[in-house]
Amino acid sequence: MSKLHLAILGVGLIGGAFGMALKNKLGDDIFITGNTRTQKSIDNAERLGAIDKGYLDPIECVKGADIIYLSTPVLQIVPLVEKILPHLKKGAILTDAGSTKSYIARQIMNMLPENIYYVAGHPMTGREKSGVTAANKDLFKNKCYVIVKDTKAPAEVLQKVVDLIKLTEANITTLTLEEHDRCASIISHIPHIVAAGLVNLLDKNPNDLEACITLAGGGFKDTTRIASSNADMWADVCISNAEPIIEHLSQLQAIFSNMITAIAKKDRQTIHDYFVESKTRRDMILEETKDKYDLI
Ligand SMILES: NC(=O)C1=CN([C@@H]2O[C@H](COP(=O)(O)OP(=O)(O)OC[C@H]3O[C@@H](n4cnc5c(N)ncnc54)[C@H](O)[C@@H]3O)[C@@H](O)[C@H]2O)C=CC1
Ligand SMILES: O=C(O)C(=O)Cc1ccc(O)cc1
Repeated sequence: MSKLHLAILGVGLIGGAFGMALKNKLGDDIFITGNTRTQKSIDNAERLGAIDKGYLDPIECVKGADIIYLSTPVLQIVPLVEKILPHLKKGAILTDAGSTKSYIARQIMNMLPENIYYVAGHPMTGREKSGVTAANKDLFKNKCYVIVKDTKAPAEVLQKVVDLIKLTEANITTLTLEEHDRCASIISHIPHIVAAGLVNLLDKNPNDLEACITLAGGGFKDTTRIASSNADMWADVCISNAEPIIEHLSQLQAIFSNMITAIAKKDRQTIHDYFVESKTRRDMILEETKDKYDLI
C-alpha cells in the first residue's frame, strides 16, 4: 500500500497540532505537505515536525494528496476549496477544522464534483494562542472532536476520516450541522464573546483602570483567558454562525436584565437563585464529564 499523503492547508495552531499528532503516530507511513502564507511559518512547521514539506502555493501543496485538512480561519476555507478543487486527485477527501459548520459545509457540498468527498469536523480543543509555534502533538488528546454526520460522504469515506482523527487520541462525537452550530455557540462562541466583554468593561471605566488591574486576581484571570484569542478568527466565527449566536446572546441579555431588576429591587431570593442554579448545573456537568472529557 502506498504512503498516505495528507495536505494541511493552514499550518497554524490546529493544523500544526494535527500534523504533529499524526507524524508522531505514523512516522514514515505518512507524508504531510503543508501550506501557509509565509516562508517563516513553513520553516517553523518543518522544524517542529508538523509537516514534511511546505508550500506557499496551496495548489502545489494538494497535488496527489489523499486527504486535505483545511485549518485556515473560517471565512478563508470555502475560497481555498474553490481554488484547489480542480487540482485534486480522484477520490481525494476534504475535511475541515473550522469552528462553525453549516456556513462552510453547505457551500462545499454545493461545489463538490463527483469523486471528491467532504467530511465536516471540529476539534473542541485549542488555545488562546495562534500559529504553529503554539501547537503540540497532544492538543487533541482526550478532547472532544465533532464529526458531522450529514455531509453526504459515503460510509467508507467517513470511516477513513474517523480512523485518522482517532490517531490524535481525541474523543469523537457525531452531530448534525445544526446541532453542532447551536451547541458550539453556547459552549464556545458565547463564552469567547463574554470573556472579551468582561475585559472591554475595563475600558468603559478608564479612571478606575489602574486600580482594577492591581486588584485583579484568580476570578478575573479564570474568566478572561480566552479574551486573548485571535480577533480575526473570532470575527469570522461570529459572522459565519450569526443566527445561533444572536439567539443565545439575546437569551443572555435577558438573564442579565433580570439580574439588574433583582439587584435594583434588592430581591435577595432571585439573586440567590441565580447563583444556586449555575452552581448546581456546573457541579452536575463536572461530575458527569469527569471521566470523559477534559472540557470544563
Ligand atoms: N484556535 C483554536 O483554539 C481553534 C480553532 N479552530 C478553527 O481552526 C481553524 C484554524 O485556527 P487556528 O489554528 O487557531 O488559527 P492560526 O491562526 O493558528 O492558523 C491559521 C493558519 O491559516 C493560515 N491562513 C490564514 N489565512 C489564509 C489564507 N487565506 N490562505 C491560506 N492560509 C491561510 C495562516 O497562515 C495560519 O497558518 C479556524 O477555522 C478556527 O476556527 C478550531 C478549534 C479550536
Ligand atoms: O482556549 C480554549 O479554551 C478554547 O475554547 C479553544 C477553542 C477555540 C475555538 C474552538 O472552535 C474550539 C476551542
